[in-house]
Amino acid sequence: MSRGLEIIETYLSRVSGVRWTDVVEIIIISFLLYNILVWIKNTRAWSLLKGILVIAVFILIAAYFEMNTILWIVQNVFGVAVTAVVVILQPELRKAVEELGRKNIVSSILPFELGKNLIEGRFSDKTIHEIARACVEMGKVKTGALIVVEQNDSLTEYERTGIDVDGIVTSQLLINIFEHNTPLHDGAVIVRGNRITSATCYLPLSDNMGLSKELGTRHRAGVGISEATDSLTIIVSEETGKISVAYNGEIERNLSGDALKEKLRTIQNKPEEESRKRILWKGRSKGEK
Ligand SMILES: Nc1ncnc2c1ncn2[C@@H]1O[C@H](COP(=O)(O)OP(=O)(O)OP(=O)(O)O)[C@@H](O)[C@H]1O
Repeated sequence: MSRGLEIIETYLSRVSGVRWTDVVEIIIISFLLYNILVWIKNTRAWSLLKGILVIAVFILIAAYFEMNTILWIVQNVFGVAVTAVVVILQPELRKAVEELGRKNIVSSILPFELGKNLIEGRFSDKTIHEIARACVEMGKVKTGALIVVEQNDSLTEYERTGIDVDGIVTSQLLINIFEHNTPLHDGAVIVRGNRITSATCYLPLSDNMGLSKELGTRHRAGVGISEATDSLTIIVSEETGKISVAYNGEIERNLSGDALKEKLRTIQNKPEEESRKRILWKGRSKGEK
């Protein structure tokens, strides 16, 4: 191993004087920078960053035209401004640090955990079963429901409009949330993986003129979020009890429980039987060691 590193280092230093630790450093910094940018994009920091860029352009113009009073003010305000940014973003920063603490980075790197995730796909069969069961039950008694299932596009900005739930998806929990005249029944529930992350979320309404006039705001909100993101949304009508699914800006109406399960399976991203076996085998042989 060390011989290999020596060879790489000699080669790199011969080429440009770069050590292998410099390469590792670049990789670490790129990783951190990427994660910070993703965090900025998913939080209020994004609008703040755009605001800061506008101010920066204004300061550059002031510097170019030597507007000394403005530059003097900027110089004196800079320290306060940094503190103000930290104060403004305090909830987001706190959440980010808490998430870092909650995430088991080591276990996500371990092949066993990776295998578990791949076997289950984006969410488990149990989650599919629970969602379908809840929707069928709610349909029978005409309880309106709006459930958004996250895929690759983050739903964090919509989550923020609701109330944190963070509970495992079960039909009982879903039915309870959408029960009439309860504090969480209004708005949408967001599902990430096997967990309900939040309830009472506000979704963007679709302005698609082609949607049937008999569809109200619940259905329009379901279609709206499917236009804005790659999520799949399930809508149970309070009027008719019928189940609909919105995906890719289109709505499919009057689905049975089985048809709904099939729709959810298409976004589950479960590996083929062959790779399943390979993962299971890998996990077992690791355990046997
Ligand atoms: N933008 C939105 N984001 C999330 N939920 C919404 C939004 N707009 C409406 N809703 C939900 O839809 C409910 C109103 O549904 P409305 O009767 O207007 O729709 P609908 O499509 O006719 O559905 P239903 O067939 O159930 O009556 C609200 O009480 C609220 O829970």
